[in-house]
Amino acid sequence: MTVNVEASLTQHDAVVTGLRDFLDALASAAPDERSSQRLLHDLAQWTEDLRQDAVEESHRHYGRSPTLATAGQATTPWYVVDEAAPPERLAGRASFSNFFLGGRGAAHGGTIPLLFDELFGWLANSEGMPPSRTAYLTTNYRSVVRVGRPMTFTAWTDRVEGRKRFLRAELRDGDTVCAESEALFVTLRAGQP
Ligand SMILES: CCCCC/C=C\C/C=C\C/C=C\C/C=C\CCCC(=O)SCCNC(=O)CCNC(=O)[C@H](O)C(C)(C)COP(=O)(O)OP(=O)(O)OC[C@H]1O[C@@H](n2cnc3c(N)ncnc32)[C@H](O)[C@@H]1OP(=O)(O)O
Repeated sequence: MTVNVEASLTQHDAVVTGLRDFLDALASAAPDERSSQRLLHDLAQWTEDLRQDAVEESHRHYGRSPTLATAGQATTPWYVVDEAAPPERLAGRASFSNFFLGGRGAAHGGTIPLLFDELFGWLANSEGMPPSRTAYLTTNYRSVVRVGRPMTFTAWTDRVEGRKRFLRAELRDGDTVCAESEALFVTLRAGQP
């Protein structure tokens, strides 16, 4: 089995990359009874081990990697930022693997706003900015997002009105706009979770 691990990754980053590859392999396969049993056994053992290592939020590694695409979230569609000018604009590449399949070769509709929320999160919470949260996020599905296709995205700040930051994004397959999104992020007040 080849696991797509880059030399520069920490052990934890490598685990998350391995998990992403695992989920994709699982979603792409039809394991027989014996393989499923073996998998269940191994998973149960690891689940038990990891439960013993549970720590509170601020001490966790998962989803907090500064070096990995998607900040180390294995269940966010893969993306990488090629042009970063936060809080104004981000552009980059994305791809929806088989794990994100809805049906008939198309990515599950819920996974597309997940990608947009992630991109907006980076734009609205870039270094030096006060933390903000999504108040709303709308997605227009213009054309099917095919799993396995190399996609590109652009996300940008449309306007800022006090605590309100209006953001927009596009996801493209070549010249075709597959999805567009518009969101409002609101800066948190002191004491808001
Ligand atoms: C996650 C961020 C935490 C901080 C992270 C910090 C650093 C991290 C660094 C990098 C992170 C990188 C990536 C992160 C990846 C993803 C992040 C995704 C972010 C999320 O995925 S986060 C989860 C989903 N999100 C929620 O869980 C929000 C639940 N919700 C609330 O927490 C409140 O609802 C809140 C705070 C939104 C507002 O509440 P509030 O009481 O502070 O403010 P208020 O209601 O007064 O609204 C003020 C003005 O916004 C207008 N307004 C409000 N809501 C509106 C709506 N829906 N439509 C139209 N207008 C709206 C009002 O009309 C008013 O407008 P006006 O001033 O003009 O009257």
